[in-house]
Parts: sequence; C-alpha cells; structure tokens
Amino acid sequence: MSLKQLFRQPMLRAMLGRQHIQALRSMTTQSDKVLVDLDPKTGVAVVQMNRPPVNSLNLEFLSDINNTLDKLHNDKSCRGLILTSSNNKVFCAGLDIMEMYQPQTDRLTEFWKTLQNVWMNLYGSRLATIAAINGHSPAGGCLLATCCDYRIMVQNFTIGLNETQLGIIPPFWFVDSMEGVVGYRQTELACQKGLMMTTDQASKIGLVDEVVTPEVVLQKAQNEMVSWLKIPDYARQLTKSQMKMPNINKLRARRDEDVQHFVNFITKDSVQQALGFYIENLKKKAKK
Ligand SMILES: CCCCCCCC/C=C\C/C=C/C(=O)SCCNC(=O)CCNC(=O)[C@H](O)C(C)(C)COP(=O)(O)OP(=O)(O)OC[C@H]1O[C@@H](n2cnc3c(N)ncnc32)[C@H](O)[C@@H]1OP(=O)(O)O
Repeated sequence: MSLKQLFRQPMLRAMLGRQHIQALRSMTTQSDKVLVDLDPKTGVAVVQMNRPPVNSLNLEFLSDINNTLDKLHNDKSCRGLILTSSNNKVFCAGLDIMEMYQPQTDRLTEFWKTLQNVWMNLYGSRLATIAAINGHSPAGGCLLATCCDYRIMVQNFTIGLNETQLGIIPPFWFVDSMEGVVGYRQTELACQKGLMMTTDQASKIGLVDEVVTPEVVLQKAQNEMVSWLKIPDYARQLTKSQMKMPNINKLRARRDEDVQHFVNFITKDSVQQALGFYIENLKKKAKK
C-alpha cells in the first residue's frame, strides 16, 4: 500500500486524527519505511513498520528503525512506544533472507552490526514498549516482539523463532530475549524445534500477553500503555534496566565474536544451499 493510500484509510484517520497525520507526514519525509506518530499529549509514539510486501528486515530498513529509536529516545516528551505494522497480515517476516543469500562480506557484516544495534536499542529502551502484533511474526519479527515490554497479538496468526527450520541457528541474544519472556523450558522447546506457534499457542506459554481481534489491537495497546505510564518513569526504567542489562552487556562483550560467527556461519556452502532451497520454496508458495 502506498503512503497516500495509507493516509486515506478511514480507520487510521479516525484513530490518529488530523494533527497526528500531519506529524506522521513530516516524519515520513525521513523514512517512508518507518511511520511515526508521536502524540504530544500522551507522549506515546506509534511506530508502524512499512516495508512492503512483508516488512523483512534488510540493512536500510534496520538503519531506519534504529534512527527512529534514537530520535524517540532523544525526545524528552516521548515516554512510550507502540510497535506495529502497516500490513495487516504480516507484523514482520524477520530478516530479509536475500541479505544472507550469496552475500558480500562487507554488507553482511554491516547488516549484522545494525541488527545488533536495533536489538540493544529496543530491548534496552528507556520507553515503555508494547508490540501490537497485527500479523505473522517469524524469527526476526518474533525477536522485535520479544524486545518489547508487553505483547498484544491478533488471533489466527503465527509467531516464533523458526531458524532451525531454515537450517540456521538462532543467535544467543535471540534466545535470551525469548527466555526472558517465556522461561528456559519453553524457549528450549520453541527454539530447538523452530516452532511457529499460533496466537493461541503463544498465549498459552506467555509469549503473548493478550489475544485480540484485528479491529481493536491498536486501541488495546493504547489502553495498556496508559497503565504503564502511570508508573513514575525513573522507577519503571531502573527496574527494566536492572532486568535487561545483563543480557545487553553479554552481547556487548561478545559483539565482534558474534559478527564473526554469523559471517562464518552464513557463508558456509551447506548454509547457502539450505537458504537457497528455502527461498525457492518461499517463492513457489508465493506464486500459488
Ligand atoms: C555458532 C554460532 C553461529 C551463529 C549463527 C547465527 C546465524 C543466524 C542467522 C540468522 C537468524 C535469522 C533470522 C531470520 O529472521 S530469518 C527469516 C525468517 N523468516 C521466515 O522464515 C519468514 C518467511 N516468510 C513467510 O513465512 C511468509 O512470507 C509470511 C508468513 C511472513 C507472509 O506470508 P504471505 O503474506 O503469504 O507472503 P508471501 O509468502 O507470499 O511473501 C511475499 C513475498 O515476500 C517474500 N518474503 C517473505 N518472507 C521474506 C523474508 N524473510 N525475506 C525476504 N523475502 C521474503 C516472498 O518470497 C515473496 O516474494 P515474491 O515471491 O518475490 O513475491
């Protein structure tokens, strides 16, 4: 959907109002892939991922997400962030597989470093963060969701760290994010088997906090945010940082090693072959 079409959507207009559409327009001049609407009254920013067709995370999109997070973190009026998608079937399809298939090493390295930055920035955000998961959310999409403090997901979609199904390995910080939400045993089951869970299955293990219908997902996220923002920021932020810093420091200490492992692993012939098959199947499925 084009930006013009997006702005014309009656639901979006009613939800945001004229003033916000204006704000959204001015920020989209910086990136049309990440749409931001910061409500000056509440301090809540709705951030919509908008990279058609499926919000897959390539280097440029990740950089845009990172810049958006930086801007919101530097804006003192901003206290909460709701992460969602402009595509009402796919929240985020995870990493752009084309970044990992037959890659140039320099770009692959930059890609991974940028993903690490996004993870540290969102997982450790000073803001109260809520994922309004309005579509499928595999792998890197699930990672973004588990970076947030609370998850509300629309029924009848799927979510999970499915890397092993592609013949790749979820990095330790993907696993740490998941473990922080659902605990060791459920993470072990979900990650080793590369489980894609339905919204209901994800809700049963606590991977999502609320299951809702598509029409109300953003309103529910706004309502939930109100309760988070009733807590004094310093108390909430310090509590969050106490819980999340150990995992962030773990990645910081192993950043370069993690990049090296990623590049070595992805460029292996066997992994390239597995990715090639996976892409072929995706394309076949898309054509049907
Ligand atoms: C010793 C230590 C070593 C450590 C090594 C660490 C290595 C770890 C490396 C990486 C971790 C990886 C993380 C990831 O995120 S990998 C990506 C995983 N994502 C997926 O598997 C999702 C695949 N997509 C889907 O399942 C579906 O597309 C969907 C459910 C998201 C949406 O379905 P639908 O609406 O029906 O859309 P289509 O399937 O028709 O797709 C449309 C279009 O988009 C293309 N596409 C889909 N997903 C991706 C993607 N992730 N990247 C790039 N392109 C994607 C799809 O191919 C179609 O394209 P078209 O044929 O050209 O139209």
